[in-house]
Amino acid sequence: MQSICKMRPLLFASISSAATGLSPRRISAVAVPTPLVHGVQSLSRRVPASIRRKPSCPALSSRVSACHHFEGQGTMMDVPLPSSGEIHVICGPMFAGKTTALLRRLQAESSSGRNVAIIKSEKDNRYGLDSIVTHDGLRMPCWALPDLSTFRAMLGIEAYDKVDVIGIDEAQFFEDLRDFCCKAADHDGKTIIVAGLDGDYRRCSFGSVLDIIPLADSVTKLTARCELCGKQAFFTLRKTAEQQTELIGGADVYMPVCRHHYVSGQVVIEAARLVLESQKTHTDPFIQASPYTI
Ligand SMILES: Nc1ncnc2c1ncn2[C@@H]1O[C@H](COP(=O)(O)OP(=O)(O)O)[C@@H](O)[C@H]1O
Ligand SMILES: Cc1cn([C@H]2C[C@H](O)[C@@H](COP(=O)(O)O)O2)c(=O)[nH]c1=O
Ligand SMILES: [Zn+2]
Repeated sequence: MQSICKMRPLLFASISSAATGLSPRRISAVAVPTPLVHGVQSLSRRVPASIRRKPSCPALSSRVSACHHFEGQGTMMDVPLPSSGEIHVICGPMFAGKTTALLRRLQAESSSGRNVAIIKSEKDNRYGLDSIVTHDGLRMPCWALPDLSTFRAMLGIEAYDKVDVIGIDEAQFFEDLRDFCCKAADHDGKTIIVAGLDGDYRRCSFGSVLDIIPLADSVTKLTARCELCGKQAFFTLRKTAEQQTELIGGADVYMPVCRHHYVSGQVVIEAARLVLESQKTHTDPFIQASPYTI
C-alpha cells in the first residue's frame, strides 16, 4: 500500500479488511471513487419511518436534505431534520499543540470507522501544501484550499455526502469559516473539528475563529511553554518588525510567551522598531532631500 503521505489525499476512511485486505485500524487516504464502507450512515435512517417522506430537495440524497416534507392534516411544510452535527474548536498560541490535538482526534474518529476529510489554508505553505504538519513533524495528507465554500464542489456532492468528520487546520486564514461550519454542522450533519489561532501577535481576534465559539459544542484553549521562563505561554510574540497581521512563519518569526514576557517583549520590539525607523530616516537620501521632511 502506498504511504498515505504519497497519495493525493481525498478522504480518510477506515476500510474494512474484507473490502481491501487492509487491517481495519489502518488509516489510508483513498481516492473518492473507492467505495467507502464504514461510517456511511444515512441520516434518513434516524428519521422515524412513520414520518419519513420524499426529501424536499430531490437533487439532494435523503442523507443531506435539510428538511423533509411531512404530510398530514392537509398541510405541507418543510421541517428541518434534527441535526446530528457537531463543532469542536481547538485554539491557543503557536506551538500549543493545536495541530497535534487535531491529528489525534481525527485519527481516533477514523479508527472508529468514521470517514474523515482534512482541510487547511493554502496560505500555510511552511511544510508543503499536501499535508497538515505539526511542529514535531507529524503529518497527515489534506486538501489545501483558498476558502472553505469550494470544498463540497471540489470533492463532489456524492463524496461530500459520505464524509462524517471534517478537520480544519489554520482556521484563522479562512474568512468563510463561520458560514461553512454552520451549514456543515447544522444542515449537513457533519462533525467539524477546527484548529486555529484565537489571537494574532497583537493578541487581537484572528480571522473568524472567535466567531464560531457561540456555535461550538466544545472549546479547548491550549497553552505552550514560555520560551523565556518555561511557564505556561498563552500568547504569541512576533520577534520581527513586520506589522501586517498575516505573516507565515515558525520559530524563526514567532515564539510563545507568558503574559509577563509578552508585555516586556512587546516593549523591546517596539523600541527596536523605532530605532530602525529613525536610522532609516537619517540614512535614506530621498527622505533627507525631501522638502516635506519635518
Ligand atoms: N515553546 C514551546 N512550547 C510548547 N511546544 C513547543 C515549543 N516549541 C516547540 N514546541 C513543539 O511544538 C509541538 C506542538 O506543535 P503543533 O501541534 O504544530 O502546535 P500548534 O499547531 O499549536 O502550533 C509541541 O509538541 C512541541 O514539541
Ligand atoms: C501569531 C501569528 C501567526 N501567524 C501565522 C504564522 C503561522 O504560519 C500560522 C500559525 O501556525 P501554527 O499552526 O499556529 O503554529 O499563522 C500570522 O500570520 N500572524 C500572527 O499574528
Ligand atoms: Zn515567561
